[in-house]
Amino acid sequence: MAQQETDDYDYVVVGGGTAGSVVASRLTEDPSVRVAVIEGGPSDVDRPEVLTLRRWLGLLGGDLDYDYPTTPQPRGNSHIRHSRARVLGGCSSHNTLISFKPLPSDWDEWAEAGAEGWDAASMDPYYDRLLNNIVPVDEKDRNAIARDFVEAAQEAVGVPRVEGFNKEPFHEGVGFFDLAYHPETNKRSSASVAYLHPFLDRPNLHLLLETWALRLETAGGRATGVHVRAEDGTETTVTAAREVIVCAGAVDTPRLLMLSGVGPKRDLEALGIPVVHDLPGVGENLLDHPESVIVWETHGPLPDNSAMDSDAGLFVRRDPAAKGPDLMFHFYQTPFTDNPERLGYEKPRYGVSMTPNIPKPKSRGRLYLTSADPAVKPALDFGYFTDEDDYDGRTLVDGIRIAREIARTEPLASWLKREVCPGPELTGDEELGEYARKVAHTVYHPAGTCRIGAGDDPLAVVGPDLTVRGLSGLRIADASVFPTIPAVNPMIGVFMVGEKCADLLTRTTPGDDA
Ligand SMILES: Cc1cc2nc3c(=O)[nH]c(=O)nc-3n(C[C@H](O)[C@H](O)[C@H](O)COP(=O)(O)OP(=O)(O)OC[C@H]3O[C@@H](n4cnc5c(N)ncnc54)[C@H](O)[C@@H]3O)c2cc1C
Repeated sequence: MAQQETDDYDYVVVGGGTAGSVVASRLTEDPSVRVAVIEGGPSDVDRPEVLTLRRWLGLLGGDLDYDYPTTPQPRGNSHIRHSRARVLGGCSSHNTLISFKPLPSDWDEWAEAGAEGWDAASMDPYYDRLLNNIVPVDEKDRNAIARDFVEAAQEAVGVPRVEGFNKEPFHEGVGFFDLAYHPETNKRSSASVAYLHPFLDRPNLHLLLETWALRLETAGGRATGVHVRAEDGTETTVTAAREVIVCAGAVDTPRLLMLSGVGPKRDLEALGIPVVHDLPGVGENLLDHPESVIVWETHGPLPDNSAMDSDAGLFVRRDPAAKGPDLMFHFYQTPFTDNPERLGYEKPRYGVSMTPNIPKPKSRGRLYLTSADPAVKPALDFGYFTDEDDYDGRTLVDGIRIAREIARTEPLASWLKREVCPGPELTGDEELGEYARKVAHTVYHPAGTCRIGAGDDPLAVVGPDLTVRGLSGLRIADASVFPTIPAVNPMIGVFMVGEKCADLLTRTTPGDDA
């Protein structure tokens, strides 16, 4: 296999995904700074199946999806597959682009966890910098049944109607989401569309597509580059004169670190991976937002207009002492029975779903390697529903009950013919809990596996400046650095991590006295 050294770059960004696109775009604003982006997937330019938001579901499980399984989940659903996009823009190129600025309580929780400088007041300006077109679901995309869900939820739960969830912090409310899209064409305003497409002609921005980072190169405790394999099998070392920034996401960032010998010493030794730096927190603190599902058959077909078939949602605060919402729902204009079907439920021809979701789950998991072979997928043990007092499971049961109240309320009630799953005969806490956990799915929010923390936190992987502890020339910027998961959908938080990382890098650029 051919081996060669490439030109020197100032920065090498691993992963042209959500955060990586932001970092690369911002760094190359300075024409004297040379940046290489190592991206495992192809370009999304001129690919309507990627760029059209409403086609998102068609991408899951296909050739642009790394498709990670989970380990068996004794108290949950062992069949969950975690989609991770293999394309420029990363998961922002195949997700639903629901856009929530994390709530002030989410950022303040980070600061309390040791992420100094990541409190709400410090993070706010990064939201204002975002280049994405973030707009409420357009009037023409507001389906009649989703409108009636919003009205019924207001009435049944007594929460306010919200128009523009990002206008001000909220504890509860129902309404249409803000999305990062262009309503006139349904085109994504993904990380690649907003941060890379307008700048592809920058001579200092070098995208290495269909190129896989096999390991980080280090010398004397400093990251010097990235060893990569191109589509044709050629192996190369891409060197970084200043820094390597790993933006491979919450699954592939800890995976790459561990394959490079950076991680829990004992685990690495057991797999025969030479230890470069013992960092026990790599892969720990695996977080997600699990949700369950309740499905109704409708009397007939629904109107077809929509932005992406899950355009509205509800936030509830059951515990008045909670700092933010403690129960969330997506409303799907489709019968989402993939998981219930495994338990014997049928899929109605026409239907809708409500999906109770846990904004602040208490269960924690762990990601680890089972082999030193970089081709072997890592093990993802989310530990779903393993928290001691079953807070997570109980939250879903509360959610099913609230969803039923909404379904009984007009103007939604008259659309619905019958509850298909779990079915009206299931009413007890225990049986609802069992159902809710067994059909639980993910909304694909893995995070936390290389968390930010203070210097005395033994499981912190990066410090508040995103540098990897104990090594120099190496930072991480993606969903893996989240110390805790925001109560809302996390993508905008990831964009803001990218913006803050770029800011930290440019502020420390030699010769820049900002
Ligand atoms: C189906 C789906 C729907 C979602 N919906 C929403 C939503 O509506 N709203 C919301 O807030 N969040 C949503 N999310 C979550 C959100 O998209 C993610 O949290 C976020 O995009 C993660 O960004 P990231 O930068 O951490 O990783 P990614 O965007 O996944 O970027 C990682 C990039 O690194 C590349 N890569 C990985 N390993 C390597 C390697 N070794 N070598 C080279 N390249 C590599 C990948 O190809 C990818 O491009 C959804 C996620 C999915 C999958």
